Amino acid sequence: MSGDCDYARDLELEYRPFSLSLSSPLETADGTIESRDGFLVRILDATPGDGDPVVGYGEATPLPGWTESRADCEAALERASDAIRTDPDAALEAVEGQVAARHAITLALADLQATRESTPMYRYIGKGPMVGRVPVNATVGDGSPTETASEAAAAVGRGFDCCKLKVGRRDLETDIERVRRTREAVGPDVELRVDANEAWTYDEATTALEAFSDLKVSVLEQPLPAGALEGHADLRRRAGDDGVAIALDEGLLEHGVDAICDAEAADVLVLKPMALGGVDVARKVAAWVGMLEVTPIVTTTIDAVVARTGAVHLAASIPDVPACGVATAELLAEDLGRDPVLLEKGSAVVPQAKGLGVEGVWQE
Ligand SMILES: O=C(O)CCC(=O)C1=CC=C[C@@H](O)[C@@H]1C(=O)O
Ligand SMILES: [Mg+2]
Repeated sequence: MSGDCDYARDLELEYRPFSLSLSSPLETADGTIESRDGFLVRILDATPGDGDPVVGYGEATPLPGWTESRADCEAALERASDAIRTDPDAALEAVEGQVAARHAITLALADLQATRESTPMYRYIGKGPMVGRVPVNATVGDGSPTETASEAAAAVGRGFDCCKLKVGRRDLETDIERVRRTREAVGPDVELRVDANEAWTYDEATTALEAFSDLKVSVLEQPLPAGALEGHADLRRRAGDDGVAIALDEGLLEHGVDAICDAEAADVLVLKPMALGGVDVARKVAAWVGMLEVTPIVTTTIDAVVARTGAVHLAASIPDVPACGVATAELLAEDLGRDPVLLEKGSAVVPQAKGLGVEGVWQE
């Protein structure tokens, strides 16, 4: 992202740690997420003769299994804070391979530059038209069939018309029962998606696929382990053109776009900017897979307000993006500052202020 900008400037990078609890732990087949521990980053541009300093915000929120460790992330940010004094490209080199740290730095640089250009971030990264809203899904963790159905119904009551249910933590019959009870509770018009986080064998996944097809599930995300490219391709063929769409999430990180498209292993790819190394990387992947007729969906890694808002801007830069998993603020008990993204009738209202539109997160 730095290549787009004139950065022969006087830049300073600072970072500080944060820890935010979830309002209740998010139970997935892959483990339980109880809190989000990361780093808030700011880059100040105080080039002499340029008026008031301009600031850009970034966030590095590592997630075990998805990104580098917290310690590696911190070490990378420290290297970047030294390197940026010489040149922003040197700062990017300093975080190479550390996806959460790279996410933070590229986001802060993009926020800075979009702010300088008085452009909302999504128009700065996508160069596209004005977008008012992006559709979003509610995220429903593991729970009993009754809990799952009532949580999904409550989300629909708050305006969501798409719910993604976490599965794969219980036995398959119970998961199918959870989806069946949820379908009964929310009615036929609400979109239901299911995310198994790699939990199933091929036989379990085919049984699930049949049941979910009857229950009008739209998307089955990562049913098999990430390595199982051929298995996912077989599931896609079984589901057929009008059946349940197969989405890869962990599989994208393991294989990359080309291998997935060559194997015809996915209808949908889940883009997590934090795990991919930045909004800029995710935006390139979205443009690329869109041309290959694979649908991109943006989700967060249950991030704080800075990264989450970046994900909303990314979604807004993707034409006709389907519902995205960026409505994850409600999973947090606390945040770094005011949320500039309002949720209204199943959509996120995209901030139209310059840059990210995030303010008040760096209290002195
Ligand atoms: O996509 C969503 O609705 C929210 C994000 C989400 O589900 C996830 C975030 C972080 C880790 C994972 O457990 C999970 C996912 O696999 O998509
Ligand atoms: Mg997933």
